[in-house]
Parts: sequence; structure tokens; C-alpha cells
Amino acid sequence: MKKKILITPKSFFRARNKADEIFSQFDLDIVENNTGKTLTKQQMIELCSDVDGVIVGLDPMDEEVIRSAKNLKAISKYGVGLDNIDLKVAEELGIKVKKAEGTNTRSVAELTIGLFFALSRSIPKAVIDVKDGRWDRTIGTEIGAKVVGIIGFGAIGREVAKMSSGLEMEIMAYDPYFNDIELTRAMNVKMTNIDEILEKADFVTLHLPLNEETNKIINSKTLSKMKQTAYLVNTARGELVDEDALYEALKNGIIAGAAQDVFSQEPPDKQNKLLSLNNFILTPHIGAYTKEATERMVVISAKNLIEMLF
Ligand SMILES: NC(=O)C1=CN([C@@H]2O[C@H](COP(=O)(O)OP(=O)(O)OC[C@H]3O[C@@H](n4cnc5c(N)ncnc54)[C@H](O)[C@@H]3O)[C@@H](O)[C@H]2O)C=CC1
Ligand SMILES: O=C(O)CCC(=O)C(=O)O
Repeated sequence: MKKKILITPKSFFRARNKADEIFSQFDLDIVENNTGKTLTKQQMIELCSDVDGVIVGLDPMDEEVIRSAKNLKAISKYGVGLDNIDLKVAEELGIKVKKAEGTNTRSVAELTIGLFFALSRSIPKAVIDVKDGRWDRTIGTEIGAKVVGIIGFGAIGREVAKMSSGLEMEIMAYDPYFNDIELTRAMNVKMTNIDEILEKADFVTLHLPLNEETNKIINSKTLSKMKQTAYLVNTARGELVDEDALYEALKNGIIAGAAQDVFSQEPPDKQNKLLSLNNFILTPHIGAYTKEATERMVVISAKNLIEMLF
């Protein structure tokens, strides 16, 4: 029987041909998000009203959207963060949910390491300076032998650890749900508590999911435990960091700098105070935006949806 599906992520359509090979074997009526943007809740309610399945990016799939989608049987996440999907309601209604596990691990880890360098050598400032006619040779710091503190030791956290090890960094990690001691020994990673990470790390990097437990895990109290010379890097989710507290910490020299790929509101408001700070750098949620990762996300999210629907 024909199934109607909705595909929302903009970058899905760049590698669309990879999914067509999979879709062509099934009887599908495909609706596409042609706005080129993340959809609003109202748009999701309208577009999901009669679909059997959805491949969803960062668009809201909250309780109201899910309950209003009367035919919905499957949600395939284009990516790995499930924080935009109300998993409890989906479970209650028997709607299957699957993420495209591991598809963007390498890309996010590479961006994270790139942000370490961007911060430690003030690369964004240096580019702007020279283009604006200033020859200001800022003295940075080396990364080798510095301590990286990884909060969330899942797929991306472990990939960052591997790359940090190649840079000869000392590696610490905090993850209350990770207990493969053999692996951490083999990787030369010290598993510890969050306080030791905050107190000792030169780079604190976030790789944990957003949920009730982790919302604002970085706040004025945790920031105050960090070294004045330390950098915070967030390529996970904006809401993990209290942005007002981060602004105060950066402005008052509580920490040296921060980089974010993600914001609690995307795109951030032009008035967002963080954007006015020289020691704050950012990228527009491009962690998974590589040719390789998007192709993997397209293939796996398409396969996952088909598996759940047929
Ligand atoms: N910037 C971007 O474009 C992307 C961002 N992400 C974000 O990165 C996150 C991590 O992705 P993966 O590593 O693939 O997920 P994963 O599920 O493999 O790893 C997450 C790890 O966090 C740990 N964790 C859970 N609660 C924790 C807590 N309270 N404290 C410390 N650790 C905790 C889990 O035990 C798990 O090991 C995603 O949830 C997503 O929000 C993921 C992909 C792309
Ligand atoms: O870039 C995307 O659309 C999704 C990437 C992401 O944030 C995730 O995988 O959770």
C-alpha cells in the first residue's frame, strides 16, 4: 500500500539521489520541505497531518505535532540528537523512532578540533584583522600537552578523544553512563567526575544529549570552577549552556574563550550579547555539514524510515 512521507532537512536534498535508489523500490508519495529552512511548529502540524512517516532534521516534533499527525507510524531522525522529538509521546502512541547513529561522528569531531585551534590561535580574529588592514600578531597557545575534558563519552566524544590523542593532549572524560573501563584504558583516557574536568581542563568540550538532566549543565556555578585560561567548546546543543552565564564568564575573564556551533535559538538573535564578544566564536550548526556526513545521513535515515514503515 502507498505510504505518504515528509522529508524536512534542507541538506537532505543535496544528496537526494542516494535516497532515490532506496525509495524507488517502494510505493511512496513524497512531500518535501521546500522552504529551505527548519520548519516551524505550525508548518510541521500542517505538513504532518496525513503522513505515515517523516525524515526529520532539527524541526520540532513535540507533543502537539505528534498527536496531531493521526497517520504517523515512524519518525526517522536525520542525524543523532533526538531532543526535538517527544520520545515519550511517540512511545505512548506506538510511533517508531530511529536515529542515523554514527553518521556524522567524524564530521562533528573534526569541527570540534578545528574550534580548539580557532580559539587557541585566535584564527577568526586574525583573518578579520588582516582583511581590515591590521597586522596584529596575537600570541596564542599550543594544544599539545594541554588537557582536554570531554563531557559525554559517546560516539563523538570518543572520536574527539582519538583525535586529541594524535595531538598529544592529556584526555579526561565524564560520562555517568559509560563504563567500558578496558576501552578507556586502551585509549589512555582518564574517566573522572565533572568537577575534576572543570578544574583541570584547558579545553572543556560538550558531547552529551540535551534532556531535562543536562539542560544548562554549564551554568555560572560550573563556569566558575573552570580555569581562567580555559576554553569551552559546544558542538552538541545550545541549551546545554546557560548563555547569560557564559556571557558574564567571558566578559569578566572567568574563562578565556568559548566556541559554539549550536544555540538555544537558531539562528541566534542579532541582539544576542555573546555575538558582541571578541573571545566568543561561532559556526552556524555545521557540525554535520560535510559531503560525507550528509550522504551518510541521507542513506541511513532513508533506510531507517523504510525499515520502520514496510
Ligand atoms: N553540531 C552538530 O551538527 C551535531 C550535534 N550533535 C549533538 O551531539 C550529541 C552527541 O552525539 P553522539 O556522540 O553521536 O551521541 P551518543 O549517544 O553516542 O553519545 C552521547 C553520550 O553522552 C552521554 N551522556 C548522557 N547524559 C550525560 C550526562 N548527564 N553527563 C555526561 N554524559 C552524558 C551518554 O552516556 C553517551 O555516551 C547529540 O546528542 C547531539 O545533540 C550530534 C551530531 C551533529
Ligand atoms: O545538521 C543537522 O540537520 C542535524 C545534525 C545534528 O545536529 C544531529 O545529528 O543531531
